[in-house]
Amino acid sequence: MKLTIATRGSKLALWQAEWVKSKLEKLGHEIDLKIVTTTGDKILDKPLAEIGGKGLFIKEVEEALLKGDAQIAVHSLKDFPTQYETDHFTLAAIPVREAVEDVFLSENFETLAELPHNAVVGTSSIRRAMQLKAFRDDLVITDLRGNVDTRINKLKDGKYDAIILAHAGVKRLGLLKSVKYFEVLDTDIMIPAMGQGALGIETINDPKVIEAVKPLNDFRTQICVTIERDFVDTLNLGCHAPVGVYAKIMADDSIKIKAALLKDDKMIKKEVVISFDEWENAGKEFAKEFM
Ligand SMILES: NCc1[nH]cc(CCC(=O)O)c1CC(=O)O
Repeated sequence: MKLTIATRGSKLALWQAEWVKSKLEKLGHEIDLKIVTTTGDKILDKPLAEIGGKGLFIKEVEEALLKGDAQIAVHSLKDFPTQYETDHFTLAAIPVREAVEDVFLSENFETLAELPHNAVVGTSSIRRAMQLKAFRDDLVITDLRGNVDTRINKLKDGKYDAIILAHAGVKRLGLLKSVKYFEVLDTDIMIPAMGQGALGIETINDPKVIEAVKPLNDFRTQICVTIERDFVDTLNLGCHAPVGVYAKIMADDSIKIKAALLKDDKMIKKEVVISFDEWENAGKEFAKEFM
C-alpha cells in the first residue's frame, strides 16, 4: 500500500517515523514522510505544564491526517492523550517498548546520589521534580525545555550540574555516549511517565490502513501501556501532570504496577502485583487506591 506518515520535525520524532517507515517497507508498503510543526515545537520559552492543553504535540499532526495529507502518525506514546478523537482516528499499533526508565546525565558527577548539596538539576517535568525532591530535598530543580539534543547541549553549556531525560529518547538518538556520565534511574526512585519508551501509531479510521500497521503491534507492550494509560485517565490527569506509573510483566507472568502522584503537596507512592488475566481492569482499579 502507498502510505504517508505525518511526523514532527524534531530529531527524535524523525527517528521514530523513520523506524516505523522501515518496518512498514519490510512488510511491502511504500512509505513517504510529511513533516509538521506543532504548538509544542513553537513555544520553547515556557514550561510545558504552563502552556497546558492536551496534545501539545498532536493537534497539527492530526490535522494533516484530516486533510488527507497523510494516513499515519507516529507519536511518543507518553505525549499522546488518553482521550483522543476516535471518530476519525485509531491508535492502531503500539510497537515493542524501548527502555522505560529515566536517565541521569552529568558532565561532572557520576550518579544522582553523588550530586553535591544544592546541586542544580534541570528538568521541566513536574513528575521528575516531584520524585527528585522526594529522593533529595536539597536539590535545586530548574526548568529545562527543548528537544532532547537541545537539552543535552544546555547541560554541556554548564547551566546545570545534571539533567534528567527519558532513557529511550537519548538511546534512540545515540546520545548516551556524548555525555560524560549517565545513570539509568531505578524505577523505585523515578517512576516513568505513562507510556514512556513506547510509540503510538495512530491511523485514520480506514480498515486497510489499520490492517497495514497492525503487524507492528506488540501485545505485551500494549497491555502494560493500557494499564498505565487507564490509571492516568481514571484519575483525570494528563501527560504533564505530576504522576508516574509503570506496569511490568514479570517472569512468572504476574504484572507489577507502581505509581506515584502528588496529593495535597505530598507524594503518594504505591505498588501492587496482579495476575496476568486481571490486566483489563487493573489500571482503573489501581487508580481507585489513590482517590
Ligand atoms: N516529553 C518529551 C518526550 N516525549 C518522548 C520523549 C522520549 C522518550 C519516550 O519515547 O518516551 C521525550 C523526551 C524526554 O522526556 O526526555
